[in-house]
Amino acid sequence: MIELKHVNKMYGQQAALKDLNLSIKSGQIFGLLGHNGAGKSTVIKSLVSIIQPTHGSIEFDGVDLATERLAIKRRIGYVADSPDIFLQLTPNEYWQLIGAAYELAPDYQAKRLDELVTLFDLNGKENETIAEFSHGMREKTMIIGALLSDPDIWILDEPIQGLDPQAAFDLKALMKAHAAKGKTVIFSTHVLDTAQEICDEIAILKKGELIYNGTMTDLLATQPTESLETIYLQMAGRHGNDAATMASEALTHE
Ligand SMILES: Nc1ncnc2c1ncn2[C@@H]1O[C@H](COP(=O)(O)OP(=O)(O)OP(=O)(O)O)[C@@H](O)[C@H]1O
Repeated sequence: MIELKHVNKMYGQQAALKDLNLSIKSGQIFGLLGHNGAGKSTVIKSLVSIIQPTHGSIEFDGVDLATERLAIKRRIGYVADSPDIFLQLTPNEYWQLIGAAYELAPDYQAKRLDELVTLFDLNGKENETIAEFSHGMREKTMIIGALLSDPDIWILDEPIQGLDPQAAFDLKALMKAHAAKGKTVIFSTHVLDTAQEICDEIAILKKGELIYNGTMTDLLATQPTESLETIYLQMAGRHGNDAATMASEALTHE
């Protein structure tokens, strides 16, 4: 269980997260939704310790992230929203760096890389320069790096969008399998079809505030004849101003 308690994040005078309270359970896929600038990446960067909340705390299984940062980071596989990583390296060099950071045994690392490189179809590309890769290939390189140590917590910032259909299908299958093992999968997305397809639970952010947190099933049950897009836009969209009412309706379906 990951818990965000009264998390605020200020960038200068700009409030990116406002008193965010969220519990993220293991064994399910948790989706973060929200318009551009809603605060999804800020939540994710806070979870992976790239940034720290201005106020509030984050706990992993009851352990305060601020006090056990390194131990918790070792449990996390993180894919950033921008795959502009170490452009002058080759994938192999990048993965070696990650393997060294996680102190992976060479045999284990080689076997795992073999599986992941084959799955994500980067065979033969391992020693080319990342700078010459397409966006999707860079993203695959980063996903392989994130999964290399077999972390129990996956935190993926918009991981699907840049992938080809096969890789997107495979990554979604991996996410489902990981959650089915009782592990944690958190990801952000703008693609509502993807969210509907794989999320067990979601949080919708709007201008740094949580406007819905609950299961996808409960959210859809609030308006059974409407699409997720319609429901989402009513809550988070330009004209959405009745979020509190809809969220409480959703909660009554629990
Ligand atoms: N480094 C930064 N410095 C200043 N403001 C920032 C910084 N990073 C994010 N912000 C602001 O914080 C708010 C939330 O940004 P964030 O990147 O978390 O949104 P997001 O939901 O991930 O958006 P997107 O869907 O566009 O990726 C935005 O108003 C953004 O302008």
